[in-house]
Parts: sequence; structure tokens; C-alpha cells
Amino acid sequence: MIEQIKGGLVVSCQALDYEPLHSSFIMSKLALAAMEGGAVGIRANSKEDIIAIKQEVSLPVIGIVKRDYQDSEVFITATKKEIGELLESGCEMIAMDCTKRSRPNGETLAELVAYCREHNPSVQLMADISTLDEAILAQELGFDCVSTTLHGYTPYTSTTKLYDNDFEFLKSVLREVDLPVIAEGNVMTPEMYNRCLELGAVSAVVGGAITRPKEITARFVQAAQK
Ligand SMILES: CC(=O)N[C@H](C=O)[C@@H](O)[C@H](O)[C@H](O)COP(=O)(O)O
Repeated sequence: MIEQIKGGLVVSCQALDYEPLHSSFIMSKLALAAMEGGAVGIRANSKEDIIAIKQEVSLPVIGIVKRDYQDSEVFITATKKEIGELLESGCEMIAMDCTKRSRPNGETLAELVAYCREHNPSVQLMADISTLDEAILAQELGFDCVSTTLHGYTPYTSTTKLYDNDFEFLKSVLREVDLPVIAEGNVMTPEMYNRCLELGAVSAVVGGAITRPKEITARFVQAAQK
């Protein structure tokens, strides 16, 4: 999948159950619109959404399952249960939280990687990271690529955004890690997307700026109130 998305745009088509567009059908149509617009890949949440998307588009899919657990802060593909669902979904790549935080049921990241490799070695693995340390861990554990998805979204990175200081964090990951690096998280404009590629990101995943009309609307409304 990495070869297929090289130099192109991956569109994240996700709506959780509290969001207005929550529906596998709607996600499949968003994916179709993204494909017709020139996207080279889709990122999607849940087995149901991925199956619906795969019926509508021929693009490779990065699959995740977001699920909250009481005993852990990890919510992106946290355990073997979520991995099992993704292996059944037909997605080409599985993305999972690659922080060092403890996971539900005491499961470890190394176990999850081994589980994926054993059950379907052709599915590639993306490490969702928030720090450079986590990117290095991803490399040590044998992930196929890293994505900056969680930068700004862990308690210890919550004061920063991916685009701060001309994508300083992205640059540091590109410098220190040999794996392909995907830019993801708050890539809000075509100019930002282009900058990520210019800096050396293999691809960028853009979600909210394309597929979350509620947030897009709110930005317009707020701009007029300033
Ligand atoms: C932190 C987290 O839960 N990120 C999620 C990961 O799949 C999605 O909610 C994001 O939409 C995705 O990463 C794309 O980012 P943005 O929507 O900012 O372009």
C-alpha cells in the first residue's frame, strides 16, 4: 500500500456515533467523492465502514477501530479484538496507537504486531505516533510506516499542533527515522498538504478539512464573528 499512496493524498472518512454523518453508507460516498477528486487512499474507522467503502471504491484502505476502554487511554486499535475485526475487513493496512501507554487487558504492542504478522503478513502496519520516541519504537517493532496522527492528542503533546513552526515535529521524525513517514493531523489546507510532501512525507492523511462539514461550517461562522 505504501507504494500506491506515495506522493498522493489519503482522505480520512470517519464519523463517530455522536457525529452527524455517522453512517457506513455516507462514509462510502465520501470515499467515492475523494477517489473522484484524485485521492490515492482512504483511512477509515470500523469493519462496517471499511466493508462499505470497499464496495464503492477501488482504493487501498488504512483501517482502524476506535474504541474506548476504561483501563487505558489508548483508543485507536487498542487490542487484538480490534485487530481481528480489521483483518476481517479486507483493509490493506492497519493503523494502531504506537504510544508507550499501557493497553487494555495488559496486551502489549509487540504482541499486537506479532499477531498481525502471523494472521496476515500481507497487511501492512502503520504506527500512529505522537513523539519521536514513539517513532523510534515503531521502527524497532518492525512497523512498515509511521504516521503523525497522535501528535497533539496525547496528554504529553496536547499543547502542540503538527503544523507548529513549519512542521517542526514532522521534520524531526523525517530526520531521525528510516521508515516512510506519513503526515497526519490538522493538515487543513492544500498548501499545508503540499508542504508536508515537500518536506519528505511519503503521503499525507487529511480528514476533517475534507470530510467533516460540521467543523468546516463552524470555521466559516467563527471567521465572520471575529
Ligand atoms: C487523533 C485522532 O483521533 N485522529 C483520528 C485518527 O484516525 C481521526 O479523527 C482524524 O480525523 C485523522 O487522524 C485525520 O486528521 P484530521 O482530521 O485532523 O485531518
